[in-house]
Amino acid sequence: MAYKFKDNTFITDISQFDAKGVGRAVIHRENKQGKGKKQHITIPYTLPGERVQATLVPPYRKRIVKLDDIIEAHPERIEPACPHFGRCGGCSWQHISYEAQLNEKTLQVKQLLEEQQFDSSVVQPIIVADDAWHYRNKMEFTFNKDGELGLHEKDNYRKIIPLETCMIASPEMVAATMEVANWTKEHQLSGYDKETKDGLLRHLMVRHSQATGEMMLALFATESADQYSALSDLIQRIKEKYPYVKSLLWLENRDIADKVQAQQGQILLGRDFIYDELAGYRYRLWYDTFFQTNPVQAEKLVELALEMAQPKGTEKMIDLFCGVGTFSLPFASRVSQLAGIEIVETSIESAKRNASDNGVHNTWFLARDARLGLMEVLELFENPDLLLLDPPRSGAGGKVMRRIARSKPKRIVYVSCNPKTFVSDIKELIPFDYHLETVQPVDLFPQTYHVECVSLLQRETI
Ligand SMILES: C[S@@+](CC[C@H](N)C(=O)[O-])C[C@H]1O[C@@H](n2cnc3c(N)ncnc32)[C@H](O)[C@@H]1O
Repeated sequence: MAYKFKDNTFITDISQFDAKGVGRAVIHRENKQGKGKKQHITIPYTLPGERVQATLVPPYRKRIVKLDDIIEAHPERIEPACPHFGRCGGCSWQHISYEAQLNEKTLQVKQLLEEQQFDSSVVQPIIVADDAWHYRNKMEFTFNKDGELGLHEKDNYRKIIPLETCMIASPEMVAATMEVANWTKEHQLSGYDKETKDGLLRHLMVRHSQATGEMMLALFATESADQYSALSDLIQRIKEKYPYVKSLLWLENRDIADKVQAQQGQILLGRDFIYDELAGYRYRLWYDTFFQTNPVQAEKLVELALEMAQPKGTEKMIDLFCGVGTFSLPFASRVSQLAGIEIVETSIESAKRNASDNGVHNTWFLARDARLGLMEVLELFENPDLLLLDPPRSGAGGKVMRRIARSKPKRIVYVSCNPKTFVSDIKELIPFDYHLETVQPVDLFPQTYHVECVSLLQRETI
């Protein structure tokens, strides 16, 4: 139901979530000629079933809406725990009880499958996170031009909110981050100004392995460390108070692009990597290594994938979009041969090193685009028995999915971080006689709308 409104302020009912977990509504506006016009809008921090007052803010063509008041609240609405909620760009579901977040994620997967005529009864109840807070093992904070360390403001990439806490990072990560923030302030070091391109400090990356306890602190700056005597104070403070920091890095980024990247750097303390563990395997993580950001839950993904694939030790297997080998290594010891394909060369280098560090010798890793890599591996393997794919949010795409289908693996395990692209990808398999056996949602990212799924597809004919 929609209401007529006076000026740009209106009262409306939220009908559903959009794909990013933001409440949707329909309003009626009048154009200059007094003609009624229906408009679809989204209102941040609202839930389906709520009645709210909101205001359209200029520029109106962008349909940006500010929530003024909640007239009828959803029973599962709760007080957000973090002081940065609403301003910080992360954790946009903190106002929803954890129970309701879980229900909503399962529902979202079921609805997307039903929309494409899949049987949604194959969707299992979501696997809950062991800890709905403090789960992230990596955070990237940004310095503002005054040298304050913080997080990007929601919808305003140029504005940095000075950090008080971060409730999805570990307390150790927050403590070490605050130490760096205080050190910067005390030594009056400048932050990088994105407008004038002046200033020293750009980003702080923090990685923390809960399995090994090791932490990395990487400072990204526009100049070399040599001329900054303040660094000896930082090194001393970290040594004394944070013995678990095994890697303190100074990385130079002189590029105009405001990415967390470096052209060169130096080790201030310890080594240039930290150790992490996942599913019984040890990984070396450099500052630029992609690694699952919630390893406790990611371990469950690996267990599920193994359970669904049921390897017997004789299979030829492909791990498509393999990254540093998170799935490849646990699978390799349970199949005959495994080929991993991944586009990022440094990840493939890591995957090779991780395999040899862990005594895994039946893997072959290839740095290629998925489609080309598949062609190469298929020449060698002919038909693989097993294929696992874990593509980025954009999915694998029709061409890759059809190529997979034509290679006829008996079982396909699809690990997905985006149910929308997952559904459109698996639709491609149906004409090739594949059947969707089971879909297991897993909560990897509590307090956000994101949902991960591990699914099994089986070929009906031999
Ligand atoms: C969701 S991650 C999964 C990584 C790995 N399975 C893991 O668990 O660590 C997706 C991976 O796909 C890789 N990727 C993205 N586009 C690709 C492409 N066109 N071809 C091959 N790999 C690609 C990314 O670099 C990334 O490592």
